[in-house]
Amino acid sequence: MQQERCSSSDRPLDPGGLLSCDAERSAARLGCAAVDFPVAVVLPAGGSGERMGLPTPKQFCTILNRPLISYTIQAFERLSWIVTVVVVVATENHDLMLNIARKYNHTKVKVVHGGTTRHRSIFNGLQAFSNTTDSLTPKPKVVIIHDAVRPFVEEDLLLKITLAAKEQGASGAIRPLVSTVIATTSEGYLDHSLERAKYRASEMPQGFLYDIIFQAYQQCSEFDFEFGTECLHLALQYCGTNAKLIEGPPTLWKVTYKRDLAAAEAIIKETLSMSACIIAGAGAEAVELAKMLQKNLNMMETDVISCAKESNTEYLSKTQNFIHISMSGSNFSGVPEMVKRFEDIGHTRLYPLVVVWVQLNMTKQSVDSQKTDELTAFMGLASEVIQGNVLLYGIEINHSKVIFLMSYHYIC
Ligand SMILES: Nc1ccn([C@@H]2O[C@H](COP(=O)(O)OP(=O)(O)OP(=O)(O)O)[C@@H](O)[C@H]2O)c(=O)n1
Ligand SMILES: O=P(O)(O)OC[C@@H](O)[C@@H](O)[C@@H](O)CO
Repeated sequence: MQQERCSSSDRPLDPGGLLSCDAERSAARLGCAAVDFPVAVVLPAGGSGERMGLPTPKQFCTILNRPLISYTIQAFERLSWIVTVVVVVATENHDLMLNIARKYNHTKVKVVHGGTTRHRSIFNGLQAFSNTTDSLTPKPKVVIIHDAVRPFVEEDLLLKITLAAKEQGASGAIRPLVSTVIATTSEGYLDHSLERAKYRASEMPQGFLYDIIFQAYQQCSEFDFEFGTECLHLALQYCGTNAKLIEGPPTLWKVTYKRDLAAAEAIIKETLSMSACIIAGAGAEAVELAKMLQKNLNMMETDVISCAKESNTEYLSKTQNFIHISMSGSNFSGVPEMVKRFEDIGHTRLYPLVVVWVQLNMTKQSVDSQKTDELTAFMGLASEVIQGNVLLYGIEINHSKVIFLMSYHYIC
């Protein structure tokens, strides 16, 4: 069956590589072709998140039951041209980070211990690559440094930052200033204000030839380590390397305050709800309903695929929402098979999956007792799959009415 999908140009951000859309696919193709040298990542995650004001350091605060840092790691791990992700955490969070890496299958992650400041943590991360015989942390040509609390980073920007770092020695993402920057007197009065148009906010990701940034950190002063906040400055100050600046999207911001966590959750939820995969079972009516549904779900990016196993697997990792349309008489046996395929690709570890099972009943109404048996079986199935983070809903459409089969978690 011809795959049909809506335009993905107006798609919201794609945190952690949730969905692969056309733009992401072209970047992926470009990435694999353009990045023919080893690239690694250092994620400083050793802070305590004081400004967040929560007992848990913000990088470990959860969004949809998943730690914020896991979204950031996923945004890098999903890229085939990134070899290693070194996560720098406080010593007391070492085991927590290892557990997160295991639970969410972050296989490229290596955990090292941070320092008392961000620069010290970053330097510790960089040292994980120097003179190592460890196959997981081979020395990279380019290293990307990215705050672990910036979960929204897209492949095309990472590609630009990486290629610019390879060519120029250093590169960094920037954003226009929202507020004007002013200098104050020691008495707390205005000294002068900066011409906002001439300045930009320095964000992340930043990219460096590994040797350049490593040498810069080796020459750092204690003042730099204690009070510095800008890696690009170190490359310029100590290696004379002037970073190429690349403007990034508005979603590059760093999660710092509670409001940022709420905003991050809203973006992730929006992304999760913006796509669906409609699986049409056998039968002309099922295909017809699938196509009609796709036309009416116009705010989402939808794919209509046939029930053939090979095509489902290809699409299963693309989205979180599935609408399965089957003809009357076919019981729910397809649900466990579908959930098994989710598990096989490690899909349900990351986000709740929604499966709407639509049963087209073109035959006469089945007898009540049969209906009750079907409903009981469905509820049993729903209570089973919810253990694997799959939310199962059932809808039966027969020639006279639509029946919504309650789902397990509706009842609980
Ligand atoms: N000693 C430190 C301090 C910060 N970071 C990391 O650097 C990134 C950006 O720093 P920031 O937003 O300041 O994080 P915190 O220092 O945790 O926040 P706060 O200043 O509010 O305590 C974060 O991922 C943070 O975990 C780090 O690796 N080591
Ligand atoms: O200063 P903080 O530790 O809050 O955050 C670090 C940021 O300053 C840093 O990520 C960017 O400015 C880019 O260097």
